Amino acid sequence: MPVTQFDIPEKYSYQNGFDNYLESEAVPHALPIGQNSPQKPPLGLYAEKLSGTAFTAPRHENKQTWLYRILPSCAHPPFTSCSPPPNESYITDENKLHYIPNQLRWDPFDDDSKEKKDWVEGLHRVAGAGDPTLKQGLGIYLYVVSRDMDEKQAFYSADGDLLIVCQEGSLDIRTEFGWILVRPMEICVVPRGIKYWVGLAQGKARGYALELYQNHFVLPELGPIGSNGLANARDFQVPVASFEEDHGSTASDGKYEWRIKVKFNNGLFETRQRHSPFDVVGWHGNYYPFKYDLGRFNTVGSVSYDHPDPSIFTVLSAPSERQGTAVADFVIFPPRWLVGEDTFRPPWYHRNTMSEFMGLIKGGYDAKKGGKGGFVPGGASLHNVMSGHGPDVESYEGAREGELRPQKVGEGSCAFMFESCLMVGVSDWGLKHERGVWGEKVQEDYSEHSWGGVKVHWKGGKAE
Ligand SMILES: O=C(O)Cc1cc(O)ccc1O
Ligand SMILES: [Fe+2]
Repeated sequence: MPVTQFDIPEKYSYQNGFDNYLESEAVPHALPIGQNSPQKPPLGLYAEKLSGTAFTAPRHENKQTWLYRILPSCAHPPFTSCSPPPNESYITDENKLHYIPNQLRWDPFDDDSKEKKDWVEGLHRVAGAGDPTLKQGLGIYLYVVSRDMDEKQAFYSADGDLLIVCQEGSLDIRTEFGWILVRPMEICVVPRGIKYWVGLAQGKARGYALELYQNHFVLPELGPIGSNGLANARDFQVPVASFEEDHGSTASDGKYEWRIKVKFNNGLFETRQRHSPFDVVGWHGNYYPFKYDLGRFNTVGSVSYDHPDPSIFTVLSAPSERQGTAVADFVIFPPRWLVGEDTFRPPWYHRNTMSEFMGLIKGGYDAKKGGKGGFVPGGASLHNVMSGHGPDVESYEGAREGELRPQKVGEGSCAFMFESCLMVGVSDWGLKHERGVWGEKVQEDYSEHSWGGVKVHWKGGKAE
C-alpha cells in the first residue's frame, strides 16, 4: 500500500517523474529565458552550474542543473578537517574494511547512548567496496538519528549519490532544491554534491543508506514486461524550489555562522560561511534529489512455476560499464501472491557472483525466521560473493511440506537488498562496534542457527 499523501505540510510540494528535465521557481521570473548565464541574471541572482556527469557525457546520460541563487557556493573560507570526526565512518586509514567470506547477520541497530546524534553523527558505515577517489564502488550505512542537525548547518558528500532507505521515523530533509519528507517505506536519493540538512519529523529515525561512488541510479530495463511495471517513472517525486534569505550572519565569536560539512574521500571537513546554502530561488536541470514511495511498486512474478530471479524486484539500478551488471541494484521484496505449481516457493539455495546486503523495513522475510536472533526490522545480513545461503532449515522444511495453494507472502512486510557486482568489505564498526556505543550486533551463530541442522532427504537413490 502506498504511504498516504494527505496531511503533509505545504512546504513538501513535488514535481513528478524520473529523470525529467525540470524547472522550478520560488519567485516568478527567477529563471532566465532562452539562456543560462545572462550578463545579469534575473532578480540580482547568481547563476551557478552543478554537474553530475562530465560535460561531455553522452546526451542520454548527461546530468546537470543550473541554480539561480543569492550568493555563489564558492564564497567560503577553506575547509578544515574535523578531528576527531564524530564517528569512525569518517576515518579512512584506521577504518579498513575486512573482506571475509562468512555469512553475516546483524541484530537491529539501536543506539542506546544518552548522547543524541544528528544525521552526520548517526550515519555509520557498515560495509563498502572500492574507492571514492577513483569514483568506483559504494558504501553501505546504517543510521540512527535522534536529533535535528543544528540550525545553520548543511552537509554534502563529494563521494557519491546517497540512497536513503527510511525504516523507522521520518526525515525532514531540506535541500538546495527544496524540501523532501521521507517516511518509512519511502526512499530518497541525494546526488553527489547537493547540500542538505536533516531534521526529524517525529521521534528518532533509523534506516539504511547506500552511497554510490560511480554512475547514477536509473530505472531498470523492462524488456518483455513492456512499457509499465516495477517502479513507474511518474511516481518519483522531486522538490520545488524553496529558499531563505540569510546572507550576512556573523556568530558572536566573530566567525561566520553557517557550518558546511563535507564528506570527502570518507573524511569529514568543515567550513563556515556567512550565507545560507539554501538560497536557491530557481533551478532547472535533470540533476536533483528525489523520493519514491515503495508502496507504489508494481510487482510482477511467476504465474506458472519456479521462483524467478530477484531482479524482477529491482527499483533502481546503478549500472557498471558491463551491460546487465550493476555496481548497485536496489531491490525490494514487497507483499505478493505466490501461485507457483510444483514449486519450492521461497528463494532457492544459491551462491552468487554478486554480493547481497539485505535489510528489513518492516514485517518478516519468507526465507528467514524473525524473532530474537533472527532477521528482524532494523537488522541486516550480508552474503558476500559466492557465500552460500538460502532459506534457514525451518523455512525450508515448511515450504517443502506446505500446501501449494495461492498464497500472499510478505503481507505488511518489506525486505530489501543492495546487490553489487563488487566484493563487499565490512567495517570494524560493522564487525565489532569496538569504538561504537551500540554494542555487539553481529549474530555469532547465524550460519549454525540457519543451516547447521539442514536435513538429509536423500534416500540412497530411492524415490521418496
Ligand atoms: O538471498 C536472498 O534472500 C535474496 C534473494 C531472493 C530471491 O528471491 C532469490 C535470490 C536471492 O538472492
Ligand atoms: Fe541471496
